[in-house]
Amino acid sequence: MISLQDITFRRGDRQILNGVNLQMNTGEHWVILGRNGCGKTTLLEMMNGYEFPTSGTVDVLGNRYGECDVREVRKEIGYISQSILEKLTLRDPVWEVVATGEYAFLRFYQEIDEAVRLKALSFLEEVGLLHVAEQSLGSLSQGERKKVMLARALMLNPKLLIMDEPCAGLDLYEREKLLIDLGRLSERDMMVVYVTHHMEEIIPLFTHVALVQNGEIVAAGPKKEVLSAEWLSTAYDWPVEVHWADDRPWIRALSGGRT
Ligand SMILES: Nc1ncnc2c1ncn2[C@@H]1O[C@H](COP(=O)(O)OP(=O)(O)OP(=O)(O)O)[C@@H](O)[C@H]1O
Repeated sequence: MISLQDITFRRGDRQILNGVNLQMNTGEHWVILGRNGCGKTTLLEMMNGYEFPTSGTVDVLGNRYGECDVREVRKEIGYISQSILEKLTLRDPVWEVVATGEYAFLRFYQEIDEAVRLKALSFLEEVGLLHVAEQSLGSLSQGERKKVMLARALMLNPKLLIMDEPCAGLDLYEREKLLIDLGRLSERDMMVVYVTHHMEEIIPLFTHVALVQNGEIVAAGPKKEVLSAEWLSTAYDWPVEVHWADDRPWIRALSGGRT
């Protein structure tokens, strides 16, 4: 489904990614973890075809970037990120924001098909937001806006859903509500790739984890193998303990880390 082979990526003098190999297969859902600036978002942008590697190959959904029409591949990819949320228009009604997902537009400048409107409403119902369909996006809470992004991303029934810190800035209640919706994605024929800084967001949906450190993959594989105290302490440069509860990892940072 996604294969990154020998990826390097330079920006000016800086080596952002270095020798990245990552194979994500059908039936797996991945979380990418690592310290600030280690290259997680850059990896997501590569999977979306928004960035191209300096060397190496990127294959997504059977297409090799550089040898295919990336815009066509993107129709099969849902992307949820703060940068996309910021591009949406806050005064637009919520249902219309969701409906734009059908065409991968950011805004409508023409009449919207009734069938598309009904589809948008059904996705809003799925995420429990039908009651705010006519309100403006700007009137919603941060958590509700993230759910609108999810409904919008699902409009095209993507084969791949990429999420960059969707729970950032959410309180515990909003986070858990969003995670419940994300958990339901297991019923869909879709791969999820998810970046976060908070390991308790690794709900049972997720099967695999990749740990990134300074632009390199230090560990990648089934989550129970990768989310060990040893690997996490290495990737975060801080001693930690991992406790599993409700099939989710909970991390305790130990005193005595580097300052
Ligand atoms: N437009 C840019 N120009 C130059 N350097 C950049 C640019 N965008 C990102 N970088 C650098 O690339 C490195 C990787 O950035 P990236 O956003 O992929 O990290 P990240 O792991 O997602 O970080 P965070 O967890 O803080 O979001 C960082 O050191 C960052 O400073």
